[in-house]
Amino acid sequence: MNITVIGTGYVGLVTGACLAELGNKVFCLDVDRNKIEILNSGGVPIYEPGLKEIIARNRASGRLIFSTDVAASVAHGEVQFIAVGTPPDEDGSADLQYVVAAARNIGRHMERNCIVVDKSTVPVGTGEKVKAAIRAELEARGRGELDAMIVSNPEFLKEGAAVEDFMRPDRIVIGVEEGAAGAEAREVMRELYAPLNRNHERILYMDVKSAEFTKYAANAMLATRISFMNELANLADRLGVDIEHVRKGIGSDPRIGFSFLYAGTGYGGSCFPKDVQALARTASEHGQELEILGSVESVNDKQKQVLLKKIVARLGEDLSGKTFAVWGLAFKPNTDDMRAAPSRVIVRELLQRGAKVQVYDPVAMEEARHAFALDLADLPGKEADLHYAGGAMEALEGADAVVIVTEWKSFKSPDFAAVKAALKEPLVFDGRNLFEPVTMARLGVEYHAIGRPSKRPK
Ligand SMILES: NC(=O)c1ccc[n+]([C@@H]2O[C@H](COP(=O)([O-])OP(=O)(O)OC[C@H]3O[C@@H](n4cnc5c(N)ncnc54)[C@H](O)[C@@H]3O)[C@@H](O)[C@H]2O)c1
Ligand SMILES: O=c1ccn([C@@H]2O[C@H](COP(=O)(O)OP(=O)(O)O[C@H]3O[C@H](CO)[C@@H](O)[C@H](O)[C@H]3O)[C@@H](O)[C@H]2O)c(=O)[nH]1
Repeated sequence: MNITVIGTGYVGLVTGACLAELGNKVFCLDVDRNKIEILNSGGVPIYEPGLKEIIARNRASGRLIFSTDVAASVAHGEVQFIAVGTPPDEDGSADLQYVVAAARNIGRHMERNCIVVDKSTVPVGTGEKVKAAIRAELEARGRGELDAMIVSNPEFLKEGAAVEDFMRPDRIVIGVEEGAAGAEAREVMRELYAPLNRNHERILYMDVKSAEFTKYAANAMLATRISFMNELANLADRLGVDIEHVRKGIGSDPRIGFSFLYAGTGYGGSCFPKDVQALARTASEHGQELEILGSVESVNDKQKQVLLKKIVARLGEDLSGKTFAVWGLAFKPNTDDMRAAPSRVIVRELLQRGAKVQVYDPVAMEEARHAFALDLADLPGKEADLHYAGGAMEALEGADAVVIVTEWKSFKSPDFAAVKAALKEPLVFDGRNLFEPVTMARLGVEYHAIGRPSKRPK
């Protein structure tokens, strides 16, 4: 099938590359010339395991092309995927300007009927706005006889596992319009996703609005689990209970399950924070408060401060003269994405309290430089106290403590003798519960984790 994907970010690039890998001819469009140049010279602007190889293979076979040519992109695809950003507006609602601009471009250039698939995360009712934007452009061109069939096909991939999630989805949600147009679009989508639907039925068909809502409901549910576990972990701290035992104890109930029960430093990334806000906004616009969701968000904001509170409780409010190593900067492992990463809150607060900070992340160092430059713009001189280390061990050199913010695999089995030798004191603040408190005590490491009793070495 000839497919156009509009937007080559995390979702668009993965969608385009994977659909090409499945045998389609894919035209990827972006307005960002720099991104398209990187892609056309063999680079990949984001870090995502396995993606580089798929892009290289499919570019070489001619099934995957990257361009900024809007007219050519519209001419190419019988199916046009919209995968542009929907960042939060000032009031928390999803900013649809990029989605509407993409829709207008389709209307401005289309010469035959096509299917327009919304893959971006968008509020209920956006399908109708996309249709209206396309119609307005068609009418303005005197081409009102043409039509775009609207499909909502929200994406559920996780960064760091995006290719795997796309190729082996738990489910594929397809929302179509009523009537013959919807039935036709449904058939095309069924055919397009058939290679991912072989072993058992994974496609869930529904109406457009229900599909749009499903995406927000999924993210809100997952964010709720995390905030709930974080609140329980904070109580566990007070009670001397180990949240890791509790996690296993409840996760083994199949009605609860083990996924997304890890307490930590709060959820970050480009999706949960903005989607929780946007759903809450949709609700209040319709005269209903989603009370649980308000708490999910405020619990998460506070959770980003939890490690810091533990540091202050142990070392005092004024951290001048102290040096901290920070392991892990990306909002989660296997990505270089720094959007809403808890590390940004923690590093800023440490610097504000007068500390020096030595940071290390296996892949997000470049993104981190951009993010911290923005975050520290209002704290003149503080960037000088931030050192970007060349490796995990280098970050520890001469530090008073190490703060673990992201659970990269490479941090999970360090040489503790070397860690102790590098640190001034063997002091670990672990925001991801990577180690067993009793083992740490045995190794002579003072260990502070989330919702686990702190053990001081004997
Ligand atoms: N990142 C994720 O893990 C993820 C997962 C599922 C769903 N989503 C949703 O998918 C959407 C895209 O997210 P993302 O993380 O890929 O965003 P992103 O910011 O990484 O990429 C969006 C891209 O769209 C481009 N763009 C903007 N306007 C355009 C236009 N008119 N024409 C062509 N290109 C245009 C931008 O230049 C950018 O490269 C969002 O709605 C997001 O909520 C994201
Ligand atoms: O038990 C857990 C699981 C996750 N997290 C945190 O939650 C955030 C989000 O993690 P994850 O969901 O793995 O990453 P995303 O790439 O943001 O993916 C989410 O957001 C995407 C965009 O909408 C959806 O497509 C995915 O299904 C959804 O999982 C990260 O900060 C994690 O550290 C926890 O604190 N505890």
